[in-house]
Amino acid sequence: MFKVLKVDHIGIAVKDLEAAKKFYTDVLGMTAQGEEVVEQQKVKVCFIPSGDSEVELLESTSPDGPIAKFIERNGEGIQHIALRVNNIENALKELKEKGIRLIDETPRYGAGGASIAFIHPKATGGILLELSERN
Ligand SMILES: C[C@H](C(=O)O)C(=O)SCCNC(=O)CCNC(=O)[C@H](O)C(C)(C)COP(=O)(O)OP(=O)(O)OC[C@H]1O[C@@H](n2cnc3c(N)ncnc32)[C@H](O)[C@@H]1OP(=O)(O)O
Ligand SMILES: [Co+2]
Repeated sequence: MFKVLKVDHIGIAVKDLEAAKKFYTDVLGMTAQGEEVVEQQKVKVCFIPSGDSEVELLESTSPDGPIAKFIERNGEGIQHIALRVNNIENALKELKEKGIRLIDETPRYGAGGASIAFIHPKATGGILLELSERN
């Protein structure tokens, strides 16, 4: 069994992380946390907490990364929504048994040491959904 606990973060694809961050900090008065490069995802991320959830700004570190491709195709904007789950292994096992189209059948490294996995947008009604388990 698994349980979706909350919206963990909203992933926003940006061309320039520093510039985008300024809107949330200088204009909205939010506090940005440190940046982290997640090699496997070819991305540099910055989390900006907002209550129980976070904004995640994502800048591509490579022209062939998923964020670069998304921006090329759609421009900057919301690229994914992450749901916090209590047990990502069980979640993936159950979704697979239900025939849900998964991008990741096993969890991968996520920012801040989370275990993450993506569900294909075709299976969710058009949203790239990230499942995230944080210890
Ligand atoms: C590390 C950090 C963390 O939180 O820890 C992260 O979040 S990393 C976040 C960055 N990493 C990721 O996003 C990894 C998972 N993403 C992926 O594997 C890929 O981006 C993908 C499979 C969703 C799409 O790959 P792609 O662009 O090559 O595929 P296509 O361009 O052919 O798109 C296939 C179909 O999905 C749609 N599509 C593509 N991307 C998205 C999206 N972000 N949201 C909703 N729909 C989408 C396209 O419009 C197309 O629909 P149609 O056929 O109707 O035109
Ligand atoms: Co994310």
